[in-house]
Parts: sequence; C-alpha cells; structure tokens
Amino acid sequence: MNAPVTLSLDHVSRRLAGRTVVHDLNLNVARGEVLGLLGVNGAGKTTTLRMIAGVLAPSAGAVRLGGADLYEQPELARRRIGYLPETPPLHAELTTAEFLRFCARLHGLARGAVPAAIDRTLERCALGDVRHRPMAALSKGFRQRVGLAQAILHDPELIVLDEPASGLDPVQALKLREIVRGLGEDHAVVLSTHVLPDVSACCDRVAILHQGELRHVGATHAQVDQGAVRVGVGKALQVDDWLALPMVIAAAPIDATHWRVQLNANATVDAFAGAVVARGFGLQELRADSLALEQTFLAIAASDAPAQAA
Ligand SMILES: Nc1ncnc2c1ncn2[C@@H]1O[C@H](COP(=O)(O)OP(=O)(O)OP(=O)(O)O)[C@@H](O)[C@H]1O
Repeated sequence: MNAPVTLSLDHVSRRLAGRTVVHDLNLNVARGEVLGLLGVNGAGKTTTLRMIAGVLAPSAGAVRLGGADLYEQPELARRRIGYLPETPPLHAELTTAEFLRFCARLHGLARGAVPAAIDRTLERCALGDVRHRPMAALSKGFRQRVGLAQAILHDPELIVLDEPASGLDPVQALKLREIVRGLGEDHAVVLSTHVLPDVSACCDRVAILHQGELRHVGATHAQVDQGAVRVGVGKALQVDDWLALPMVIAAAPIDATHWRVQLNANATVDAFAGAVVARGFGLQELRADSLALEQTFLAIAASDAPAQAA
C-alpha cells in the first residue's frame, strides 16, 4: 500500500476497571483501504474503535490521524473522523433528513454546505427513498444505513464502524458491505466484526484481536495469494476437469456446484478465472477461500498464550 498513512496506532493500551483490556497495539491504516478488526466477544474491538474514533483516550501510547495526536488535538475527531458506534445514535422522532441536518451541525459543517452534503450522503447510502420518513418507521437495515450516513456526512478521512452489519438480514448486510466497499476506495475505513464473511467481502486487510492483543495482521487477498479459492460453477464437474487447468494443483467439492481449488504458487486469479471461463464451466462465483482465515481465527480464538503480531 503506497497511499499515505491516515491512521496510526503507536503502542496503544487501555485499562478499564483496573484491567488492561487493550494491550500495546501497533497498526497503520491508509486511505483507500478497509481494515477489518476481527475478534470474539470481549476481545477489545469496541474499546479499540472508541480510541481510534477519538471518544476514549488511550491509557498509554498514541492514536494519530495524519500524524497528529488525537489526544492532543481532540477537535480533529469531530471534523475528520466519522464514527458509527455499535448502537447508532438515532432520534426516532426525526426524519432521516432532519436527523442528518442535526448531525451536520454537530460535525461543524458550514450552513451553506449542508444541503449538498445531505444529498450526497443520502445517495451514497441509498437512502433517497426514506429521506422524509421518521426514523421510528425505518427497518433495521435502513436505520443502520442512516447511522452510517451520519458518520460520513462531513466527508471524513477516516471512517470507523463498529459491527455495522450486525443483526441485518442477508440482503441488507450485502447492501451495507457494498457501501462500505465503495467508501474504502477514497477513505481509510476501520470496521469491527466477528463475522468472517464481512471480512472476506469488504476488507483489504484483517487484524485479529484476542484478549486485547493483536495476534495477526494480514491482507485478506493473501488467502488467494496462498492459492486457495472458492469457486461456484454452473455445471457438475469432476476433479479431473479442474486438474486439466494448468494452474490447478488440487480441487475438492464443497457441494454440487461449489469447489475449493488450490492454485499453484505462480498462478494469478485473473488467469484462473480466464481458464474457467474458456473451459465453459459457467463461472458464477470466485473468491478467496475463507478457510485459511477461518482456521487462523479459530486457532487464535482457542489459544490463551499471547503471540506475536505478524
Ligand atoms: N466500561 C468498562 N468497564 C470495565 N470493563 C469494560 C468496560 N467496557 C468493556 N470492558 C471489558 O473490556 C473487554 C473488552 O471489551 P470490548 O467491548 O472492547 O470487546 P469487544 O471485542 O468489542 O466485544 P463485543 O464483540 O462483545 O462487543 C471486555 O472484557 C469487557 O468486559
């Protein structure tokens, strides 16, 4: 990643009620990148995100935005960070547009800039249809998107999202992931989750927290680089059909139309996709096999001994 670092955590720790719940985190996130913070319940995700969002000070270490210490310059958080907490701070009696107008003032947006900012945000979060609807009448999926809208209204450099897809139905979760993916193209985004598909679907990198410590940091596409892909095809195939492709070294069926395929070390995903299409397999789905990530996550979640962050 060559983009300049937007967020950096430098030996960040936090104690709560006499106990260290986040310990010595070192992490950078750049513009154009979505980082997924993955961890089981109680791993320290929310505490970490609150420090990143500038609403909780570290007990030790520094959180920096564009090189400036958030603790020393707290107004940076209001202007340059967008934060969606686990429970979105909505006002049921306001309409979506009224609520966003209120948030625009909180973010310190100039009065003249507010209408355009609201229009842009409603479009980005696909909320145009519920613009004049009271939030009390919105489904959870829409409410969560309004929560996201208040976080991005002032076009912050850094967007911090605490379990944004939690509790959403699959359609709404997909919609939200698409929006987050899009935001990641021109912002730095950090989201927490304990849902592995969230990470595979919209994160460039994953950081796994366990017992307050960073146990693993890696690119999500590293799973592909390691050669494990999950493929959905439109017809019934045999193992030999896959082995006939020059870049495939192993294949195992998941079900009638899905396969876990191991590519050789030099294979590119592009070349593999091209070969699948050329053979007329009816390519319907191709993604990093989350098994490797799942195994890493489960191994970390099951371990108690601290390990070195990668
Ligand atoms: N205000 C608090 N006072 C004391 N302990 C706290 C406080 N908030 C959180 N903790 C403890 O800190 C640890 C980390 O909590 P945190 O909420 O950051 O984890 P999490 O990974 O976000 O969990 P979840 O997925 O359940 O939201 C937990 O053991 C929790 O009990």
